[in-house]
Amino acid sequence: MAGFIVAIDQGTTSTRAIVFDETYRVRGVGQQEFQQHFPRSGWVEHDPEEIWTSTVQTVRTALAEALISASDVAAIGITNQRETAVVWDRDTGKPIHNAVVWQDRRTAETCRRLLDDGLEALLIEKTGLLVDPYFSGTKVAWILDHVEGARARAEAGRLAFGTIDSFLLWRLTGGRVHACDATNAARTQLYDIGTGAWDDELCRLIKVPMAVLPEVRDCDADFGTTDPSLFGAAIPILGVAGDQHAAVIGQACFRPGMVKSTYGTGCFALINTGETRVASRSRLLTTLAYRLSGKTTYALEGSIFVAGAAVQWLRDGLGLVSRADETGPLAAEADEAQDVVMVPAFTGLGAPWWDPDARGAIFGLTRRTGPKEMARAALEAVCFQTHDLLSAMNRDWEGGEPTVLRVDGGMVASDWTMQRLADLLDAPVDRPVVLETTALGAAWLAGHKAGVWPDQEGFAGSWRRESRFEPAMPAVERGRRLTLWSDAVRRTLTRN
Ligand SMILES: Nc1ncnc2c1ncn2[C@@H]1O[C@H](COP(=O)(O)OP(=O)(O)O)[C@@H](O)[C@H]1O
Ligand SMILES: O=P(O)(O)OC[C@H](O)CO
Repeated sequence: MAGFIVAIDQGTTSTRAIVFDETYRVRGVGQQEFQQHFPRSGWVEHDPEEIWTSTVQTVRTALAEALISASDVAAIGITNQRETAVVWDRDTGKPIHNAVVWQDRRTAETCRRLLDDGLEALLIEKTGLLVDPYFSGTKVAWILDHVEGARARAEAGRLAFGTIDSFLLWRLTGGRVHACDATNAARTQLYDIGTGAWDDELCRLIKVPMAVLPEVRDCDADFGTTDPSLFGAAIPILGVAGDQHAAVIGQACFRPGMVKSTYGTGCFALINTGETRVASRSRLLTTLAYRLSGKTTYALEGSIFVAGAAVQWLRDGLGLVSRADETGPLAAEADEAQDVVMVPAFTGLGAPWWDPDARGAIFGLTRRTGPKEMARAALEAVCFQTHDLLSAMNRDWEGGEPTVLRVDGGMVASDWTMQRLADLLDAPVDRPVVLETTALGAAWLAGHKAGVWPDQEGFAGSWRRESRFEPAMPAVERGRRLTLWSDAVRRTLTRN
């Protein structure tokens, strides 16, 4: 029976493949972490071959765990870490450089030049994005300028660029499809979110030849079929969305004003603004929520570069814990009298500060500070940053204050963090039953297109809450902590 849907969730730290049945139940999971490369301060790279191998292996594992074969799968949906740029040779399919990851700051100087040339307003107007190394365009230009002969080969049409969705589509279809979806295109700074097309002026300014660009399709388009040699049968690929957009779908945030926040390596909060393209006054990004059957739904987004990455640093960098889930219980035992505040600007600060040169700082250390206070500071930093994002969103969005935040991603497994989040936001936080929301969103795109899953309304009706965290912190304490945080950020910024 071909009623199963496979979601491929290619994240920053791991690749997951999940088999869902017709009732959205998870029947099989494959997951593999892969290596993070930090060649210099502020640089982050991935090996695209490792991403590819982990994708094939996790799909095979998920199928085996679900006790099904490829011919039982109605469709695949792909979701991915966004902005990360890969350039490959169209003839060999081989990448010409490691993937330059979204967190990578190597193009900060290029961005400064774009700002000095007075191009910020034009770039915001067309793309909805601010000028920052976060986005793919300047990363692609960097690769073309630093790999010998690459620019000439790109101009001659011999190289292809893609965000991770695009690279996986190319490989999965055996080099037959060079495409991406509109949400991924919207994160390159080369794509006009008003016209819904690549923009030649942007490509000229950022120095990316249009010959390298993929074709842009709807999130629920036909993206071809997998090469039968990979999984034993050809499987249609019927859905693609950047991971944060897939999470908007998976959280069923289909109505304007609904907000979700995803806590993985970074944290990304998106509010659905419907057909209205809201221009931010608070340095948030205007982006697509999704594009379904030719119809664009917009969103405002706040992006934080370090969320779970701070937990990973406690584990792998400092060795304070051996597992991520030890941080919450540790934080719960921290000395309340110590005001230790961490600004985890390991790779600069994102929204609403946009300071690529800032680096992390810890304030309030004393001789009594230990692992407990450090764990609390790392987890609390994520909550403080979400507070800043949602405050900015409330200023920008005139459709009324969102009352509840829907959360997902690896970090929301931590009850302590979710309670502290509700406390600092002074608003309830809802954690859904299905925590694999991103994968579920990609699966819905594919499942609906394949005719196996219901429409938006039917799907939204199946969203279930697992827990609600209600705010409980006294207002005075909340205010005091928020002041400590804003003071710490002010002292960390390089652009005061
Ligand atoms: N119980 C936990 N408490 C705190 N952080 C956690 C917990 N479980 C996972 N994490 C963090 O969540 C992140 C993984 O989330 P995930 O959504 O898989 O991220 P990504 O898609 O970016 O790879 C890691 O950075 C990890 O440190
Ligand atoms: O891999 P995640 O879940 O941290 O998400 C990465 C984002 O898409 C980057 O913009």
